Amino acid sequence: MTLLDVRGLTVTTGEDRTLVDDLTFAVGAGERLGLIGESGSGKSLTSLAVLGLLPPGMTATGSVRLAGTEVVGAREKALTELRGRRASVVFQEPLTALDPLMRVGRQIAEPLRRRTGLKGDALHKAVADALDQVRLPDPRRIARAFPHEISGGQRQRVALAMALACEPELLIADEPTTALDVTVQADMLDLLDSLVRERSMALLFVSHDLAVVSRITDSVLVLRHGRAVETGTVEDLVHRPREPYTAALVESARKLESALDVGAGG
Ligand SMILES: Nc1ncnc2c1ncn2[C@@H]1O[C@H](COP(=O)(O)OP(=O)(O)OP(=O)(O)O)[C@@H](O)[C@H]1O
Repeated sequence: MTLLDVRGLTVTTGEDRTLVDDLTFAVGAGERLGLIGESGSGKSLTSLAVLGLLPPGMTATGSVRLAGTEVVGAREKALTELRGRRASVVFQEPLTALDPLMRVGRQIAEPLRRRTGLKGDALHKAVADALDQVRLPDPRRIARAFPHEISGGQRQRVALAMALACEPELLIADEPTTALDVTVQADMLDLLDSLVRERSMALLFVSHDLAVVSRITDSVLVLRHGRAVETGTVEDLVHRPREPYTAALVESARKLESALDVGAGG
């Protein structure tokens, strides 16, 4: 059974604007797919629709099967059971996932407690371990901090620890590195890469940046105006793009890279 099977997914607004248009793709257990496209191409709405988290007023049609369960049209109770255990998400801005008024440790403890039933000291230790796994130094200090008392990169790691707490089979990462400094970005990508590998998780990685996507995924789906333009392995897309739009994306990523090379050389 395919872990995530999306067929004919279409997202429309109340005013009948089509924002995601007849999208079909699949992610098998342990596979990594990148969703790439420029701003407004429908990447985030696609990843939200996968978890039944579309904003009010938007409607999804078509089919999204997550571990065999239909998400489109599902009741909230069924969705709650899927979220966390089957799939969870890390967003670009970790503050959307974190409660500003709650210490970090408590926020991670909650999903951990639900999954494991741990309490007291054992739960404290599990929280520290979860923070340690996302390579946060001094996990006990971080656990006592409020979100505003730690850095953006640290917050993103906390959000990742929360997303991993229920040991999901699929991790959806929506521009998880875009808001970070470049060096912190590279560390975060390395971390994601090794955590996904260690846990044999599947990954749906959403980004506008082909260079970033090609570092972490095996295949890519290119979106434009809510439609699939092209899909293929990273290798094929980069070296043998079939569509002019994909070729333009590759070209602009190359220009950026070579500008960096020139900068580094000079
Ligand atoms: N809540 C909303 N109400 C109305 N339109 C929306 C809403 N959210 C997104 N849209 C529109 O849907 C389209 C797709 O948005 P989406 O956020 O999925 O794009 P994206 O590819 O993720 O872009 P970005 O990289 O900028 O996040 C855009 O035209 C956007 O303006």
